Amino acid sequence: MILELDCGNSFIKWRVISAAEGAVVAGGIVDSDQALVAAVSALPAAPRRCRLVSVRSEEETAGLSALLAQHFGLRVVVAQPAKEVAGVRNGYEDYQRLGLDRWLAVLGGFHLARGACLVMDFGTAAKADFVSADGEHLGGFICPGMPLMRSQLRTHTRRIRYDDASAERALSSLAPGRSTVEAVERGCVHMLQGFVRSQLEHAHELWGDDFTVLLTGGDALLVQKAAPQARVVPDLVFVGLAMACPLD
Ligand SMILES: Nc1ncnc2c1ncn2[C@@H]1O[C@H](COP(=O)(O)OP(=O)(O)OP(=O)(O)O)[C@@H](O)[C@H]1O
Ligand SMILES: CC(C)(CO)[C@@H](O)C(=O)NCCC(=O)O
Ligand SMILES: [K+]
Repeated sequence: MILELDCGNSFIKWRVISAAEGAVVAGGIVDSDQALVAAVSALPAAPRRCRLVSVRSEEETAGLSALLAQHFGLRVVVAQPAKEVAGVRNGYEDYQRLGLDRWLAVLGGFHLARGACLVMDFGTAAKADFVSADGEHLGGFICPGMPLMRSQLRTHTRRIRYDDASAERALSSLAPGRSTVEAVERGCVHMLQGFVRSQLEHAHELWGDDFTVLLTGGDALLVQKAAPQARVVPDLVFVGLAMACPLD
């Protein structure tokens, strides 16, 4: 059993796959290292190996690796920046600066698309990355995602306040809002969908109709309507993680 972790800015996505077939046998989302330890402790069998990707600080990532070693005796393989993996060339001027979640989503995306692709990831941040048919990563864009847009509005205004349950209800439609919660939640989704449409336009300018669109991240479904041709691949970062960190 292999434990795989995607340590994002807000959540840790985890899953356990069987070493032989790669079948997913367990998984979840937690909001702290301690919650991860609890989730892994509750598994019927302890994983033997672990690979992870993190966009957190070196200290936080080392702390998590140490915790996994201490509790489960796991030796953790941590995804590292690279100039080239599996036929994809990192497009950043300084390859080490490209977020590893983006890099792995790009690797996974190119692997699945087998050609030019636009990879978009909707988490705490919204990200778009472009890879040409010959594996050249052309770069990408980073914007605030749904959680950040929402919290900026809440933080910097006096009269925008609502709870999570009404936020969820507000997204049953995208019609003009008739309450604050509807106006904000739907407005932010329209921002994300607009982001998606402009990325699609850019991809069309580059490649005509000859490209694949991949969507991932916790909020991918909120923008799906803006990219009807897209493949939604919730585990795209894990696809790239396996490519970047093969375990013998
Ligand atoms: N089951 C879920 N658990 C947690 N968040 C979820 C879930 N389903 C959807 N979401 C939404 O997904 C978003 C977070 O996405 P994700 O987990 O991909 O972000 P992240 O990894 O923390 O951030 P980033 O990828 O930008 O570093 C939040 O807006 C959250 O509301
Ligand atoms: C953009 C985020 C925060 C999204 O998780 C992450 O990919 C990151 O920390 N990137 C480093 C900056 C960059 O990619 O240019
Ligand atoms: K992520």
